[in-house]
Amino acid sequence: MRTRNRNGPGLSSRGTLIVNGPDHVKQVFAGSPDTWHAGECYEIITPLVSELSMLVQDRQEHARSRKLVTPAFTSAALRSYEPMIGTLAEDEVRQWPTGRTFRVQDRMQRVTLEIILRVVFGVTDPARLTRLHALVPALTDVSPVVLMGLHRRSLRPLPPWRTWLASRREFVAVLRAQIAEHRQAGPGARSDVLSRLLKAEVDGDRLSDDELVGQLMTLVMAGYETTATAMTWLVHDLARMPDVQDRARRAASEGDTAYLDAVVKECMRIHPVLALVSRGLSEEAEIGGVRVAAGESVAASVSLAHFNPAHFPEPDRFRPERFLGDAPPPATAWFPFGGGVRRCIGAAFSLLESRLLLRRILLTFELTAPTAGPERAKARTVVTAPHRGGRVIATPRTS
Ligand code: HEM
Repeated sequence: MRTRNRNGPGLSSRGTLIVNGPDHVKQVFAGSPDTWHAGECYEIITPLVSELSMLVQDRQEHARSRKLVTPAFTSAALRSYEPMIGTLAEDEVRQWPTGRTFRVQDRMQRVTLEIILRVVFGVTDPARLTRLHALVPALTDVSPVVLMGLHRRSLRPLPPWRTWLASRREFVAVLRAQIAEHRQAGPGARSDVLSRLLKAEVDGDRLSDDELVGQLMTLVMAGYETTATAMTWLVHDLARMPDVQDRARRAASEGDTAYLDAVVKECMRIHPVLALVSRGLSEEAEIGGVRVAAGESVAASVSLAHFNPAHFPEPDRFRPERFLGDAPPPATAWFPFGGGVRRCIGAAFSLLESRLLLRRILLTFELTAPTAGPERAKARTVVTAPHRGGRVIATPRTS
């Protein structure tokens, strides 16, 4: 890999230019969606989300999907989901083991999946929930080799692929049944993301059932492990920082949501769960004096930008105060959710569930770490997670 300096671009041997300086990041996020394509960078996960998913689409197809899905993620929509997310957070935290070491990642995976199944898909049937809790991880916990093999027809009759494809067929059938039941219940019968997607209409255009299936698959694949991992890092970090934990607990009991949000954001700065945000170029471009050919890609490095001392003095220190006040870090310095027209559509949803979970955890437990040192970061499917599952000890609060 050829690099220039910490804030300058570098060109990898695979034809991906990695950038992290604010001007270059801005160029990536402001690039025309006609030539700077996010969808083609996710092509490998098409079997997980379907080719009708907004994640893998580009150009007009993406713009259309995005318009039709956005109404389900407005502030008003989020307010309507908040009570249900709050209840699910409470139910989860009540079940945490106490007084012994446990892996936070396992608990967070469970609750973030439960939130998507109930609040996004609107599933209430207990048998369907149980089945989906088995099916979704069976589809997502897949090695890159199996994922790549799914693109080759000749491999599909063989065991790992045949089993995976059978799970996928079942998952799609469950989603179709869920959509049919929602349609039958009629508009206004429920307050969940799927109900809003069914109602969404732009100039007479609506999502078909196939498209609904694709967008629902996308929301679960993009939304559950990412948030679970961000929350795992947060609990892991707080267990090792009693002062920050006490300050955050005070915020939780005083209803100071701004401070809790700042704690979540600061943890996402230090531990971004996705390290790179990529765009594939369909036309040649120049960025920071480097020419990138059509067919190559540019990736904004979240990890590098988040440690730039120009925006984050003493970048290794956990300081939520960076996100309070009148001058929060610019969108070209802090971008765990990407940026521009492709910025994560579930960012506010994720921040809301994180805040509600954090509040409930802090009010219920004192967190301590079983070992002095932090866990190192390790790749876990597409995310970067604590290598031992973020182990902590939760002790019920007495006061
Ligand atoms: C900590 C949690 C999360 C992180 C770190 C995260 C991060 C990201 C990133 C980096 C992108 C690509 C943005 C770009 O290319 O500029 C993205 C896209 C996306 N995310 Fe998230 N995400 C999270 C949670 C969620 C949740 C909860 C949902 C849905 C419920 C969601 C749904 C999506 C979708 C649908 C896209 C594709 C958007 C598009 O292509 O227009 N994400 N996310």
